[in-house]
Amino acid sequence: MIYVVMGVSGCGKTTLGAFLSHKLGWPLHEGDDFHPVENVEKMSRGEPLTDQGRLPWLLKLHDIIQREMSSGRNAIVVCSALRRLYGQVLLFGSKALTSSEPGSVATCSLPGVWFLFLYGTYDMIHTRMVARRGHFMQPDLLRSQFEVLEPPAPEENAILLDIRRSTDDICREIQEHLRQLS
Ligand SMILES: Nc1ncnc2c1ncn2[C@@H]1O[C@H](COP(=O)(O)OP(=O)(O)O)[C@@H](O)[C@H]1O
Ligand SMILES: O=C(O)[C@H](O)[C@@H](O)[C@H](O)[C@H](O)COP(=O)(O)O
Repeated sequence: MIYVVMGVSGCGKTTLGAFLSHKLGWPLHEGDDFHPVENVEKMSRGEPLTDQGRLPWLLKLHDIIQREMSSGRNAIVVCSALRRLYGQVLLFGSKALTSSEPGSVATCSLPGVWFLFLYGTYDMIHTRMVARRGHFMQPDLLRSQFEVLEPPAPEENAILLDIRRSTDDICREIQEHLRQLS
């Protein structure tokens, strides 16, 4: 089983990913650690990434998911996966790019991979980003993150999680999800 923790910058992906990894004893792959240096520099300057800039990063994370799945391991992957297409690249790699018509992304899910979508309002997330220290991501970029975001629907193997709840509470819901699957 792979859980992909997703949502806009500042929604709590890293926090929940680390917490879940500790609770479940599953390895954590933090998306921020796999950005090419140019991407980090760009975001630090307050410039949003483009599809082109995100693609190599998403393909790296796809390789990790593939590797974990083929070795039969459980894992947690943290990745904003803002657009439907990005989620498809995480699941299917470059095949997702050739199989979709521009502007219309057919979504397919992959058994064993679940998206944990953290959602909340712009104001709540912006406040948390401003309070967060030592992170390269500029709070001003949050507007563009919301513009790009395509929230997943539950039928896309997504669990929708309200970030007004505590991390502990959100984690309990995921553990309940795991229990129901087994
Ligand atoms: N459930 C929560 N309740 C309150 N604050 C939270 C919660 N989850 C995360 N935070 C705080 O919000 C900020 C952004 O969280 P972070 O995990 O860095 O988000 P992301 O990885 O999505 O950018 C951090 O300062 C973190 O401590
Ligand atoms: O534009 C994107 O696709 C995302 O912003 C992605 O690049 C990631 O979310 C950043 O690394 C910011 O880091 P946080 O999400 O941890 O704030």
